Amino acid sequence: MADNPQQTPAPTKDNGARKDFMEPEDYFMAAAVLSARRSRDPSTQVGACIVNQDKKVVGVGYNKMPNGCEDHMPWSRSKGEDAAAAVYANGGDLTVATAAKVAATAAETKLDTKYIYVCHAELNAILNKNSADLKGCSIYVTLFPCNECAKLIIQAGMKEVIYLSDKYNTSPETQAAKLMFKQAKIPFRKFLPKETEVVLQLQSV
Ligand SMILES: Nc1nc(=O)n([C@H]2C[C@H](O)[C@@H](COP(=O)(O)O)O2)cc1CO
Repeated sequence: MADNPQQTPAPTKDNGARKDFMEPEDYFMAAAVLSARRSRDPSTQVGACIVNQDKKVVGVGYNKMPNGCEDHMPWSRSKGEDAAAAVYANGGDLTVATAAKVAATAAETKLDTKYIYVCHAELNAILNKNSADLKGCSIYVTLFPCNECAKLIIQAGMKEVIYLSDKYNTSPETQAAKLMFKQAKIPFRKFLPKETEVVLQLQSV
């Protein structure tokens, strides 16, 4: 019988290829998670991996201090909180209320905290890109982007955001980011991995 191009092709017979390979999306998020491991942030390590429409990785990044500033900038979340915690840890005689006041006052000293200096993972992934532009790319992030990174993602022409954690979902930064993504028609979705754990053996393969 002559070949009929309309006919549904018969299932390809098993060619012996490995079945337990990593799914592309698991790989992209794993690349973001691995990249996050490089961060020196003592509380939250964040990673980002940008993938183009051909499913090629074109940029990765993690949260870090600007080049040349690594050894000089504070990683504190709030100098006041840290100071107050230290007072308590050392059996200091400040009351909770006084300590909280100390914390609040010192927290205003933004120059003593990491937030004003740190470059977010998304910013670094964008700046690390090895392609001419990022139009139509997807960004895999371990933590939902803030408003500033959302602006970069939108302006770079990326087409979707895939995230692992949304732990700061009530913050104005995250809410503003979501508002902008919606307006710009950039969908965002929580990542559901096929593999929940990836073990890397670095001594032998
Ligand atoms: N999307 C993000 N990408 C990031 O790289 N970051 C960075 C900034 C800080 O270094 C850290 C958050 O610190 P903390 O508030 O959880 O102690 O993660 C934070 C966010 C959240 O908006």
